[in-house]
Amino acid sequence: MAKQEPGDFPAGDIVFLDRGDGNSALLHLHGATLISWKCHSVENLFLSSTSVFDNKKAIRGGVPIAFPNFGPWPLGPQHGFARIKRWTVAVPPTKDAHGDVLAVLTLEDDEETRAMWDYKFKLVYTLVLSEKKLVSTLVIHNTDTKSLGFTTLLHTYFRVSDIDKTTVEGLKGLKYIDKITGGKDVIETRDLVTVDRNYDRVYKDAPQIVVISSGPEPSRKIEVKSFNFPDVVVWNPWDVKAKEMGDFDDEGYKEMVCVEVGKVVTPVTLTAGSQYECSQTFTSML
Ligand SMILES: O=P(O)(O)OC[C@H]1O[C@H](O)[C@H](O)[C@@H](O)[C@@H]1O
Repeated sequence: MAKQEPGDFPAGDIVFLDRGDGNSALLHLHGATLISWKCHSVENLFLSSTSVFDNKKAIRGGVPIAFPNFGPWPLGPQHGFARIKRWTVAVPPTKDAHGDVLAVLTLEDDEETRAMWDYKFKLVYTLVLSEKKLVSTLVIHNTDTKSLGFTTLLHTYFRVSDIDKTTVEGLKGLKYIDKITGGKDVIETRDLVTVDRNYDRVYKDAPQIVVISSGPEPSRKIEVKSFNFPDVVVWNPWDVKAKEMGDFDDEGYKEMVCVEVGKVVTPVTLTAGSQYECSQTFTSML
């Protein structure tokens, strides 16, 4: 079983946002990785049952944060260090008058990050949970006296009932890079993108809204609305790659699709003292 309940972890390792009505979100401080988002008790995120929780390896599933680099990185680990650093709770889960819950986590440079990437920075990750909705906002502050450059992405693993019946809407007409086949940009011609093999595609200049619909029992239809994340990666390892990964369920590829909003094609340059805000909002449409 995937560990997606608060009781699966020491209390000091997690942040639990709970509306008390079946809408909840669970974050692990390792990487500030969101590992569960439930709407009316239905889990919407995929987490591998073989994910390792050793506070070292990246968590396999949920929403790992790629920063300051998406993809292979000559200066450090793939997808950067944010997903494997311990984040700090700046504001613990706090309920407002409507029952909505807010929490804020932060990550700042330290000796280890500066040894890889010699910049001072602060990341502020704010989650606001309401009924059938979760807003995740990442603000990247350059706290250094020099400019810095980065790419970033929220690597969301959506849980689906049946990958064969899953569609991603909103990508038609976009150019994408197919990282599996390489080569030139391809134009997406489908209204509804389906995944039937190892997919690793970077869609460029996507609209702000994409919708993931999964198969029945339970049916899910999740709208992802992004801000300042112009690119969308669609990834599924499929059978062979799933087996090759030690921390991925062999059959898990049938129950997930990664739809990852990011700023990855063109890096951001932040001058000293400036900041970049980006966000994704999940809304359950059912
Ligand atoms: O195994 P990870 O480092 O978590 O990366 C998992 C995947 O992340 C993204 O979707 C990339 O586009 C893929 O190329 C990569 O395989």
